This record gives sequence, C-alpha cells and structure tokens, in this order.
Amino acid sequence: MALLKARREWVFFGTLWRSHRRLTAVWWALILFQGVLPAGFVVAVGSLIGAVADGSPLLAPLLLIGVVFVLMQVTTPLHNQVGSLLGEHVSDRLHDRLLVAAGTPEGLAHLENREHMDELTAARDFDLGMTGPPLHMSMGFIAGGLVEAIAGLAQAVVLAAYAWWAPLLVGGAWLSTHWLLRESTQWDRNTGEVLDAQRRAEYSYRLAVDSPAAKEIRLFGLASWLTDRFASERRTLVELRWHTTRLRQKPMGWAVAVLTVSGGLFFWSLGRDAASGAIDLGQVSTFAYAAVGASALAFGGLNWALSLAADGVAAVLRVERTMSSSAEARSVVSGRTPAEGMPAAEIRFRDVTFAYPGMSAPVLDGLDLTIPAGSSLAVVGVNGAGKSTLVKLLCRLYDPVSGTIEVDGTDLKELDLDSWRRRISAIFQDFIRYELSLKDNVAPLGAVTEEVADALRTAGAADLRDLDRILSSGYENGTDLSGGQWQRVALARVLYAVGRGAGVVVLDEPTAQLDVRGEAEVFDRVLEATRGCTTVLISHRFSTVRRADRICVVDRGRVVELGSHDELMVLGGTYKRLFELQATRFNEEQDGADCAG
Ligand SMILES: Nc1ncnc2c1ncn2[C@@H]1O[C@H](COP(=O)(O)OP(=O)(O)OP(=O)(O)O)[C@@H](O)[C@H]1O
Repeated sequence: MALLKARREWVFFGTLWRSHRRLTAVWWALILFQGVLPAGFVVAVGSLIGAVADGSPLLAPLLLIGVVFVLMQVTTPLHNQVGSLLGEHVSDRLHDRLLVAAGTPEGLAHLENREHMDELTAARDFDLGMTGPPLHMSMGFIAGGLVEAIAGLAQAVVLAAYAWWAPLLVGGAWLSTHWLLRESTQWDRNTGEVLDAQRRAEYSYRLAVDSPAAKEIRLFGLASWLTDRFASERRTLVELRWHTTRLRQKPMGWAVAVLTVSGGLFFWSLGRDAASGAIDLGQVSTFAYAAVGASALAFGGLNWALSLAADGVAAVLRVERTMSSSAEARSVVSGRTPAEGMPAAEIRFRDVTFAYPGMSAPVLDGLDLTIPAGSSLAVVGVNGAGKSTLVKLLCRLYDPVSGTIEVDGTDLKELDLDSWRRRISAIFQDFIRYELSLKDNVAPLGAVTEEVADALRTAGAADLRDLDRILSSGYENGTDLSGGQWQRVALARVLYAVGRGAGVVVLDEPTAQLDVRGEAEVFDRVLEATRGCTTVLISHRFSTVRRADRICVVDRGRVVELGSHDELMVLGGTYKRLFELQATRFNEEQDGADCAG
C-alpha cells in the first residue's frame, strides 16, 4: 500500500515535469533554495550574537542577516506564483487529456458504465476544489511542506557542528513526528465518502438555484425538503472532517512527547556545555535556534496536499488507461471501407439482437428490416419497444450483440466510421440545445449564412432572424426559445447537414413539440427537403407517420408489421388499431374545441 502511494506521488512529480519542464525545474530550485535559507539565517544570527559578545565588527554578520532576510521575503511570493502557474498548466493539460480520453471512444457504452462514470467523475472533479484545493493552490501547500521538510533537515545538519549525535536526535525526532502525523491524511481514506456527500450536496444546491428545476421545486413544494437535504449532506461533511480531526489526537500526543524528550535531552546538553564554557554565546544561540527550527511539529500538510494532488492526477491517468483498454470503450471500432454515396441500394437489418451493456433482456430480438435507399420509413410502437435503439445502432453508437446491419451488402462495422457518420444526420428526442449563437446551433462546425437561413426557413423557423444571437438567456443579449422553436432549430441542423451531403436522415420524434398545424406544415417541407435521402422517422403522431413511404411496427424487439399506410390499414392489425385510436381522440378533441368556441 505504502509502495503504491509512493508510486502515485512519483507519478504526480513526473507529470509536473512532463507538463512543463522549465517551470518545474524553477519550482524545485526555489524549494531547495527556500529550504536552506532558514539554516543560513540561524547561522547569521549566531555569528552576530558571537560578534557582539566578542566585540568584533558587526557589519559582515549584519549584512548576511539582511541578505538572507530579503531573500526569504522575496522568494516566497515568487515561489507561490511559479507554483500556481505550474498548477494551472498541469491542470489544463490534464483536462485536455481527460476530454480526449472520454471523447475518443466511438460508442456510448463507456459513458454509461457505472464504474467508468465514477472514474470519470473523480477525474473531472479533481480540480474543482470539492475534496481539496484545486491544483494551482495545492502547489503552494506542497511547496510549503517540502520547504519545511528541507528547512528542518538543513537546520538539523547545522547541529552536526555541535555534536555528531545532535542532528540524529533532533532530526530523527522531527522526522518521526512526520511519520506519526501522517494520519492527518486520513482525509484521504474518506475521499469516497466525502465525494459522495459532496456530490449529493452539490446536486441539492443546483436543484435549488438552477432555473430549469425551479418550476417543479416550487410547484411540488419541494423547497424545504431540498434545504433539509442540503443541510444534512453538509452536516455529513462536517462530521467526516471532525472525525478526521479527532483521529489526529493520539498521534499528536505521541509527537509532542517525542519532541519534548529529544528537545529536553538536547537543551540539557547545550545548557551544560554553555555553563562550562565549552561553547561561546554565538554558538549557543546558533545551535538553539537550529534545534528549534528542526523541531517544529509537522502537521501533515505535505502529506495531505500531495496525496490529494496525486489522487487527482492518478484519476485522470486511470481514465486514460480505462478508455484505451476497457471492453466498453472499445465496443465500437471503425472499419476501413469509405461510405461515400452509401446507401445506393438498401440498408438491411439481418436478425439483429441487441441488449444494452449490463442488461440481460434484449431490446431488439432477431429484428429483420430492409430500408430501400432513397425511401422514407416510419417506425412506430409502444414506449420502450426499441425504436430509438434501432436508430442508435444505425448510427453505430452501439453494435448489435448478434446479427448484422448491412449497407449495400457491406457490414456496417466494416465502414469507416467518420465517413459513415458524415452520411448520417439525426435529430434525437433529447437533442442538444447548444449555448451558442443561432447560426452555430444550426451548423456547429461553421456555416454559410445563406444556407443556415434556408435551413431555418424550411424548418419553419424563419421568424428567428438574428443568427448571431446566443440561444441562452445566461449571456449578455442572449435569449431562450420555446420548446417548439428549439425543435425547429434542431430540425434546421439536420436539414443543413442534408444540404452538405448527408444522405441518411434519422428523425426521432422530430415534431413532438410542434403544434398540430405547424407539425403538418413543417413535416411536409422536411420531407420535400430530404427527398432522395434514406429517411427513418420515429413518431407517435400518426398524422406524421402516414406520410412516410413505408411504416413498420416494432413490438418486443421485432418488426411485426411492415407496409404503406394504406396496406397496413387494410391489414387491420396493430397499426390500424393505434391509428384509429388516435384519430378518434383527435376528432373528439376537435369537436370539444369547436363546441367551446
Ligand atoms: N442507455 C440505455 N441503457 C440501458 N437501457 C436502455 C438505454 N436506453 C434505452 N434503454 C432501454 O431499452 C428499451 C428500449 O428503449 P428505446 O429508447 O429504444 O425505446 P423507444 O421505443 O424509443 O421508446 P419511446 O417511445 O418511449 O421513445 C427500454 O426498456 C429502455 O429502458
């Protein structure tokens, strides 16, 4: 365990070095320099007192004291600045590495695995000051602790001029207090618990102050429940800290006893030699100051700061390792065949079975489905039937457990993933509302203004004209949109991609938030704009669904009906039943509205 810990700390120092060699070298040099300065000061003061006692010139010792004193004053702020810069630099580098590690795997499974998510959270939080100071501040604590350690040892070395055993006695006692008080890194052992309590407290806090949650919190009267929850988590944190403090009591007692005994022995000997005249006044004061300097109680600050910083770095490196080797992170691997112009003939699901990682029951269970290129297919089915899962497989966010998805006869796994994804454009149910300008929401990778305006027009969002306006009220001159307006913007994103060459369009509940009139109008335009594309539409709105060339009904992971609207109505199965149910409801509502009018 101790070996492992030591290794983590070495990894930390190695990471500093690799992140910025020059700053790290200056940081270490200043630690050494600052560490020996107190010993220099002690010697200078001793020589001054000796000179006063002898009546010899005071200029040289006074100058020495002045120089050492000024150096001590100047190097501390300089060192803090260097440490803070280095900390920020390392933290930036680690964040970059973390984003690359989490973003590189092609699939989604690594972001849904609980263990990986815990690792990612620990790595993400390492510099947020949640369980310890952020790195740019830790560097100051670490440097302070190292300086203290070197200063103690350097002053113990000065005692060698008095007696060979003095550095061993005083330095040994001082080192043993470090060892005894390493318990203060008990905080370390609590990190899991602390992290958990901190996370819960933070979540309650966010629920209380974030505006999206504010509606429900007020409406359901959850405000005082939330306050209690927050207070209770904070109490847990205080208790954990209190527990840590109490753990220090016993070793603290031992450390004080060790220092008292060693100090007592040393000063008894020093007093005896001073009284007998074996050493002069200057030497007495030098050795006395040096002994005091080497006997300060170690408070474990170095251990604490170093192990927290080393933990953070280790967490990021662990994520990198996991992401490059775990089965989840490597579950989707790109093939080599270019996908340009595909599909030219068809997309075919062949006996596809799929279960989400860690789930035993399959969501898709031997599903067979052919989608002719250039046609539109609507997928319907009850909640949880597996419709979104089907399109996620088509986007290769996951791979089937068994069976294949073929594009023009080539297994999707053999296609180059980047070029396949360039062929696909999708709007998912939980599409992203980017806190970016309207233009960047439509074309996040940079856009031709005219094409963005066209896409917005087709998506029924022509009224949104200020393309540079940020779509979030959290920014100056920013604005927010209604649910339906956001959906139109997300549709415009798909249409823009189609204009840029995407040939497969996935629309997962694209009009769920549009009003009935807007829905029909927008959907007609979207169909027109995506004519020639292979379109997969998922919707619970049959007025939208019926416009597709073909419709398939998915039930318990299989296709149970497939055909055009008219064919399925003639078939008289699930589709017909669901369609009529919705039509009857809609007519009843319309009648009600007419009567009320
Ligand atoms: N990331 C996931 N991890 C584990 N299970 C999941 C995940 N996503 C979906 N599921 C499960 O897979 C099943 C199918 O979900 P899917 O989203 O494909 O259904 P759907 O037909 O699109 O439903 P809806 O009409 O409600 O959107 C559900 O039981 C769901 O709980």
